[in-house]
Amino acid sequence: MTEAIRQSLRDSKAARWGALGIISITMFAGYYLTDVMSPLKPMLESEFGWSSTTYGIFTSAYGWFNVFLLMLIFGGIILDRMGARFTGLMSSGIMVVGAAIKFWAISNPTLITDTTFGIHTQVFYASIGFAIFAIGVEIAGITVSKIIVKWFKGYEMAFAMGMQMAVARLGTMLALAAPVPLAMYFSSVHTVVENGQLIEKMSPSISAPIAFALVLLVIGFIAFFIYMSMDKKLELSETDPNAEAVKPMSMNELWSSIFSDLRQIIGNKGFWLIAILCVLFYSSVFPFIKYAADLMVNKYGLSQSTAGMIPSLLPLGTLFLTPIFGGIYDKKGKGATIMIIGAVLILLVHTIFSLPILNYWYVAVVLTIVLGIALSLVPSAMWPSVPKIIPENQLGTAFSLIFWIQNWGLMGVPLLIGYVLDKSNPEVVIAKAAGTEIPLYDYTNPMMIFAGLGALAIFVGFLLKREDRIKGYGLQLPNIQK
Ligand SMILES: N[C@@H](Cc1c[nH]cn1)C(=O)NCC(=O)O
Repeated sequence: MTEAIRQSLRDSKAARWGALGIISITMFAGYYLTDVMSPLKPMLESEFGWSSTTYGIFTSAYGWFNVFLLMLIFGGIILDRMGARFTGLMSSGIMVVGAAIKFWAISNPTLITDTTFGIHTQVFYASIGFAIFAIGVEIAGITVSKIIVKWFKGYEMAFAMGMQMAVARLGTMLALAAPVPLAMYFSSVHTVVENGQLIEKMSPSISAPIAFALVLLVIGFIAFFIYMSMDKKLELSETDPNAEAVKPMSMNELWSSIFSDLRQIIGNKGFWLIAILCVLFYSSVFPFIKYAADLMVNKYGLSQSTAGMIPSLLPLGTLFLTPIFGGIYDKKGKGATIMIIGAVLILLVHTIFSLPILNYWYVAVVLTIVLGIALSLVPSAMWPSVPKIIPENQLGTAFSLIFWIQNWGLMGVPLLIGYVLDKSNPEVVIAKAAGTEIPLYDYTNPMMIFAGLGALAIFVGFLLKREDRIKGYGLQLPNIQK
């Protein structure tokens, strides 16, 4: 069979989009669990007595194992050596285990009164579960990116990445809109003592939205099994029957190839600029999502039950826009410019959020929609740009290093915001301790931190554009090869 007439399974549009559809289910479930606690922040405070700092600790757990135990980097190395089938199955299994631990902690009221390592035992175990889950969802993220490159290189790659992200963002949207109604629907009546009297109180079921996440994650795990058979078929269709079998590596060769990959990647300036832009940009969006519902209650006067609705508009816009911007990048190029425009929008939105004026819900709606545009622009150009800077056989490692750097921000920024929120609002902390009526949080300082991250992202975006001009990565060029 000659090179010219050999057909790969990826040449079939139905096959590559079918594969994408299946792996998107896994990511949808993962993104739902990632943000499911955001709209529940006020409930966690009123039902379990969490503070903003406690919530910040729990949220920062996302990065604990990925950052300190280097789990993400190991994930990338495993992906480049063991392949997408093994790594995808492993990561979706880890997601299920982490979510199960988190569910157990949140649904176990006996944990509320104790402390472990100086923190609330419930928070401790919920955080451990979330940290384990985060290993899975992050490694699944890089696996899916590499799978898309494998199926779509030379085709509509940015559009495909945008479509996968759109489905994942549906998970984020559901996570912002559904938890409070779900928790209220599964409310139950408890007898509690208040002011020396026994009273019956309706308590929302905070664990119900997490149970739902667990079901979704098990479905995602099963979906990955289905993908595995497609991946096998793809490889078979691309295997040259006349090619010699690849000799397995010795342990020494394996380690030296890992270190040589790492050396080449971290010696690449373009890699660093993308990674820094990534941590700055995502730290001003994902940690913001964790506080967005609470911001709506405290700044815009929304009720707890409706507060998640406005933030859920953020991923809604991205569903359509990420594939559209990805399509523009595929056909017209301008990847670096697209990322800079996204960073400018971040700065604009967070600056307006930080102003102690314009506290009208419709202003929050407009700002959230603009933030959604930014969250469409940057990822649609950022992820398809990585294969232009890094060769395919090092992509798993490169994506994992970028996500590892990003995870420092996803871990540190929510913790910082929770701390700054408590420090800037001592009257709230005092009222909670005294059991008196809790005043509203002032979100000015946290929002200025998010705006500052946006400003830095613009600067790094320009540096990346300059580096692209010097090195000729082709970030401003179209992805589709005519
Ligand atoms: N590393 C992930 C982080 C994340 C947060 N929520 C779910 N995943 C990431 O950056 N993914 C790319 C994206 O744009 O969602």
